[in-house]
Amino acid sequence: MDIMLPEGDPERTGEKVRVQDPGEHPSVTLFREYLRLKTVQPEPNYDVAVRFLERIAAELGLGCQKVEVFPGRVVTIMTWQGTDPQLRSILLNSHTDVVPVFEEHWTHNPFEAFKDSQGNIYARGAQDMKCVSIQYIEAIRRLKAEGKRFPRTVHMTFVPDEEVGGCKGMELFVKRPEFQALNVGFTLDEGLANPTDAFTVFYGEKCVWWIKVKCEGNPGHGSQFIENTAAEKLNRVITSLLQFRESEKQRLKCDEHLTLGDVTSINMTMLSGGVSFNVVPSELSAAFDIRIPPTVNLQAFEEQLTVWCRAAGEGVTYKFYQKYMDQTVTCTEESDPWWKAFSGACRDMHMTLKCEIFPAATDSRFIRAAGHPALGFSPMNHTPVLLHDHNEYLNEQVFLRGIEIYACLLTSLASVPPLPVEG
Ligand SMILES: CSCC[C@H](NC(C)=O)C(=O)O
Ligand SMILES: [Zn+2]
Ligand SMILES: [Zn+2]
Repeated sequence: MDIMLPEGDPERTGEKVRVQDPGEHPSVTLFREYLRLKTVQPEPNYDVAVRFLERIAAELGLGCQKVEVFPGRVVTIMTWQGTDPQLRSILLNSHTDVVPVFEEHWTHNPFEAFKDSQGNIYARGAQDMKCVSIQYIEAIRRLKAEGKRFPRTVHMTFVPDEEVGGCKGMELFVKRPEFQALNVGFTLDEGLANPTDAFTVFYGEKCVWWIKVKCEGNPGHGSQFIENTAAEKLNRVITSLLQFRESEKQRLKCDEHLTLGDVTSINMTMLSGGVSFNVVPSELSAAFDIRIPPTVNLQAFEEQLTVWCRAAGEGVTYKFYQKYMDQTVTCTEESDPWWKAFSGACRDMHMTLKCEIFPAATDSRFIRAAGHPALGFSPMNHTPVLLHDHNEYLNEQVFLRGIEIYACLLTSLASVPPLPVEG
């Protein structure tokens, strides 16, 4: 249902304003409202998201704090105080930005949050990860309405710029005193959908390495057999890296116990150099996106890279554009109180969990590197993985079940008895 407000109306935001569809669950309506906010990279409208979140905090009677970690980059924190606020808190993190769209490939406007007859809600951010933000909020709304209180404080952080690497978002926030003051014990952040009945839980992430290999060689006329050209060297480098890529691909294919998170992936993503068809260039470069599992020895892997480059000839060097080195993983053993609380609640709900390493990079890496356990979990089973894809959608029933799941998880996590370190 759309109502166009007249020009000059104080409520007018320049966009259509929706009112509640009488048959729709209010949590779904709120989700769709959030999906319509254009927090899309590369120019996200963060102001509108912060105002939306402030409104919700006021509605729920939650403390709300804003931390500008970089000009124009605000982290919004909502806090539900526990009955024993000295205890370490539960942090529910989500990012507010979404990735760009190729609108011509979408069957519905990606910022309309169109719902079809089966209840599938189409929008950029439906899976990644505006669903999770609203599920956290709605779980807390429900628990509060039931009069629940828990010993541990629960914080929700809504951070900018995850989709562009988090360097003006979570990476800065974890270094701030306001983050220290949250006294984090355990964190939940984003995961991925799972098309089966199971839910995937990510207890660690692969390290991102972005390298550019530069090959220098002899220049000359394009009609000659010049010795030691940049192209011959680059060809050797590419062959070495892509052969390794193939062996890792086969290793993954041949072992059903392995997932993408367990093997090293390499992709050549950019090629550059050259000036003219008939000039043999003195320099050519190739860029590689490499993702390395936490079980791989990073020093040994870098040594292998240098061997490949040295073997390609003189004047072959590489430069890092991303070199993530922290390989911290979160404990998933029954002896761990946080895992016990998380997995125990899932067991009570008869959920099947699949524990994996996240194949890409999320803000969880900054939280783990800061010394706090974090699980990547988006409660979306029976759902194809559509993050960053065209026609990203989430079914409203799956979304609503996710709220129940978070309500149960929070009840368990925020009631974890004091740990030995908490006295
Ligand atoms: C190094 S920052 C890049 C972050 C991005 N995250 C996702 C989830 O796509 C990635 O893994 O490429
Ligand atoms: Zn995300
Ligand atoms: Zn994303």
